[in-house]
Amino acid sequence: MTAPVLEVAGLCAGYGSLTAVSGVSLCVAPGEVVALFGPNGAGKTSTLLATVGVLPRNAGRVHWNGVPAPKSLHTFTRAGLAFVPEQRSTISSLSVLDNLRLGRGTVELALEYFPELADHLHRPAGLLSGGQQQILMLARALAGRPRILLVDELSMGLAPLVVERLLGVVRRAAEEDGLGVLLVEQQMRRALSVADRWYLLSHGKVAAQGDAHESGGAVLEEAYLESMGITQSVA
Ligand SMILES: Nc1ncnc2c1ncn2[C@@H]1O[C@H](COP(=O)(O)OP(=O)(O)OP(=O)(O)O)[C@@H](O)[C@H]1O
Repeated sequence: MTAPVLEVAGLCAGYGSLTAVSGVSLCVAPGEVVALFGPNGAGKTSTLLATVGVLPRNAGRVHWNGVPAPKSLHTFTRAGLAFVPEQRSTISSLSVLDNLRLGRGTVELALEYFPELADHLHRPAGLLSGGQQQILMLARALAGRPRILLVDELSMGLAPLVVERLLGVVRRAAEEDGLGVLLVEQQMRRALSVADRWYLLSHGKVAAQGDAHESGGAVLEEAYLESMGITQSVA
């Protein structure tokens, strides 16, 4: 197996006395799309935040290309990380063009990934629809040619076709540029269609993991229901 671009081992993090992430270990290889699933409150967002250095780690380690990852988001981003958080982080008063210019890559490359943004370059980002803003965020992230992309709930509130388009571009970037992707996603079937592997989080721990192409998602669905205390009746 190719050496991982991202390796998280025994990660623990939380908020005051609340433990949200409890010994999570996972890895992502170059060119691999890895999905992180789990019920609400399972610790998915907290795992991403602690991995990128936004949420302090109480224990565990994060390695990047075989060496300890930078501890702050800013330095990690300069080293080759792109993080697209759950909340849309466009600067709404700036134009789409200026939002793209704030990124680490060129506007031209951003438009190669998402040509549809060309029609909106001079509009304030705040006037874009939710889907268009997600496209802008992803375009800006990918244009920086990151080595690893962490994305939190890309599909939140978006039309199915937009979600497919976004996930399709992420898959292409993994295949063509060797980008490693860790994707938090509630839409399991859509995410499985572009993922190579998955992890299931439950109560801050990895409850199961598997190959995205195996068993059409049945193993994941069963583990997911089990993590919520629901057992499927056998017909
Ligand atoms: N800022 C915060 N302060 C205190 N507790 C928090 C904070 N953010 C999250 N938590 C708690 O940490 C736990 C994990 O939350 P987290 O957002 O990581 O879960 P999640 O799997 O991403 O959930 P969802 O799918 O609903 O977004 C939950 O119990 C949540 O209530």
